[in-house]
Amino acid sequence: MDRPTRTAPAFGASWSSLNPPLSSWIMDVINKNGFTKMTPVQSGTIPRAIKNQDCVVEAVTGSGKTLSFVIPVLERITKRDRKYKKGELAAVVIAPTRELASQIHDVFHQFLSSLIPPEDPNENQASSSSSPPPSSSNKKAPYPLPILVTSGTSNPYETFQSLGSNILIGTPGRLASFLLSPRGLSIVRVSELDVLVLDEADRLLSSPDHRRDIERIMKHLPKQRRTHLFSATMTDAVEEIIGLGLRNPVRIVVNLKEKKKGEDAKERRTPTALQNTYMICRHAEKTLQLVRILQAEVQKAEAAKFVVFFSTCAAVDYFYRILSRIPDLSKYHFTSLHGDLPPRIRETALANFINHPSSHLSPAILLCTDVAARGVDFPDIDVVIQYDPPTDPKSFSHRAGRTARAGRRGKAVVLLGKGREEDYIDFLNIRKIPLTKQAYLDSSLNDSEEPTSVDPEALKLLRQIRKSVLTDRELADKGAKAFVSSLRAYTKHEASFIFRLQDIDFHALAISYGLLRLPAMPEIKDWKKKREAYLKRMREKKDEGGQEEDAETQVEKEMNEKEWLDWQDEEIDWDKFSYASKSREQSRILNLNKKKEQFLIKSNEELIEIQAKKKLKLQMRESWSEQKERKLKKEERHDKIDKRKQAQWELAQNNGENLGPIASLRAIKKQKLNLKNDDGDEKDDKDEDEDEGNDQIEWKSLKKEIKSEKVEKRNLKKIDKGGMFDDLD
Ligand SMILES: Nc1ncnc2c1ncn2[C@@H]1O[C@H](COP(=O)(O)OP(=O)(O)OP(=O)(O)O)[C@@H](O)[C@H]1O
Repeated sequence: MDRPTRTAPAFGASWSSLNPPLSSWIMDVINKNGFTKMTPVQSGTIPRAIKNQDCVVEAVTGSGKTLSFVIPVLERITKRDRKYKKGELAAVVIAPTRELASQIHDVFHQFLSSLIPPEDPNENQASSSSSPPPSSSNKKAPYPLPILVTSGTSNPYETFQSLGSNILIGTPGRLASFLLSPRGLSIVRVSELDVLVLDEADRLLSSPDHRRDIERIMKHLPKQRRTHLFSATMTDAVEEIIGLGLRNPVRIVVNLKEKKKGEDAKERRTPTALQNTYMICRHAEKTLQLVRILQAEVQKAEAAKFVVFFSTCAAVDYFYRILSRIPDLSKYHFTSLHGDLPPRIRETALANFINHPSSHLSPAILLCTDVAARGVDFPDIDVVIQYDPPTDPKSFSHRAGRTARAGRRGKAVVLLGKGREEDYIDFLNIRKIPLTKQAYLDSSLNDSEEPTSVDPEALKLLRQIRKSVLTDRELADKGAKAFVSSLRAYTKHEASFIFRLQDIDFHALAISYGLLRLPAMPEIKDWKKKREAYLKRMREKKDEGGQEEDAETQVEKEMNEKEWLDWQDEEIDWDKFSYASKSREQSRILNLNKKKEQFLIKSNEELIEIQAKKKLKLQMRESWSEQKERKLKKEERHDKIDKRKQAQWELAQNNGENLGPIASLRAIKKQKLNLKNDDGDEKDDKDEDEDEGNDQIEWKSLKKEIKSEKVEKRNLKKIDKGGMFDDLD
């Protein structure tokens, strides 16, 4: 692969073909960026969104969707007859992550700041904010800059007031609190709002928390507005769109067709400039292959920038520390990005990675979770590697789409475990995401056949990683946490018939993680027992004699297929294995001594009792599968109760009776609705239809509302436990 260049992107019409033409100050910024033509999604969306049409837009990653809504928003609000006053909201843009929101904010900022005249101490800027936006020939009056509201935004109300912003960009939770808190309600005027944009709409709507926040925001905003939804994977969310307050939306789908010699043209959901590949290897060889891909791409294709996706924050954190210590990767510059990092650090990490002057002599690698999967416009990414396939298959094309943007070429590789995981290739193909094979890389970084038994270099790498881990006990803790969290994520795969925990060889995976010992998990214990039983059966079969040789080969074959490797815990004295951090080590020693003292002063009977209690506790620990079964049964029970309650409620409705909190909540809602209508809130035919539909689904939404409040309360309690999974907001 050559270094990506801007090759033959599928560009649409020229900007000057737009009728009415864009404002000259907007064209100035477009020209400054060197965007000579519109992309197809831009030529399809901009003219419609500027007029009075709601748009639902689906186009592949990196096709220029951001400008497809930024330009219409700016055109509409700056060309309006009555100019927006300071602090009067004109447009709200919602995005699922703070990284994406911040990027959209930067684009708006770039346009609007182009209007700010150079510093002139004699000018009175305060009086100019409500003046009409200037043309490029008269850049005297700046139009208020947009404001970003996400986690980590400090003093948003003060910034909002001082800037006098008309455009608000943020993540759903923060925007909802910003707009709906008593202070927000008194400061931010929304009655004149013109446009609402949901970027990565399918992601926003598939998360119950985000959806709830968005619905709250939508209810607060005036109905007479334009609403636009954007995503690269919109089809999956079509049903979600219904009832969201869009008015006769126009659906804009930018299709890509790929035609191979002798075949009919096929539709695909990923950019044509993307070389989308998979690599099959054993779980024990995953890290080895990751290291080799990083080396091979630099060596063969002079690749300089990589993004590597893992399924959990803990895995990113661990591999960030481990990979940077592997001698073969000493010239690589690593950055980590995940939702457990504080907002400021996330911001700096992203900026550092983007601005890193990478070359094939000093390549830059971003290790991240799905926090960077959607929308983030990394410039010049050569290769995307998915160490773990995403738990949500919709994320796959978004992750791969961090490369091959705006017509540049790029490559993506997903690592798939030998065996059942290979079914993922067909699974994606059906979803119009075709993958081609990337061969296994041998020790000389050449393409080769997959080895018939585990690559011996995997064990060499295990020893190398262990050597690093032995320098600091904290690395061993992080490794165990990463391993456990990744296994838990594995059980959360939506394609659960492909990604099954029972197919994983824990020893093999532990080799890839460079663990010193296997963590104490009920799942691993069960697995070990089953493994022992299986081995025993195989040995017995072998001992039954007759065709001893055949039986032996059979055992070996099966062992090989199952990747059952000899695993040995690292032989170390765990009491003496220390933390590099002095304070941590001190407290560990303190705790250790305390435990030893307690142990010494206890009588024999007491010790026996303690051990018995411990044993009982261990026996009571459930595996995830048992927990899952219990949860399913509970859900079934709740469903039954719900159905009964719904039937009672419907009966009471018919009889005009009152029925507890749900019925009262419904009455309050109805009352609010009537009050609004009495205020002269005009409703068109479509709204009437929606109300009728809403009546039917009201039972469900009331129930959901009550449930989500309960869940929220429960989550608040859980928050301080520090989740291993990503907090995307
Ligand atoms: N008309 C254009 N000509 C050339 N480059 C463009 C044009 N419009 C946008 N770009 C560039 O293309 C890149 C991708 O744009 P953008 O981030 O809007 O893609 P997207 O479709 O939103 O992708 P994703 O689905 O991943 O969010 C950006 O770097 C942007 O500056």
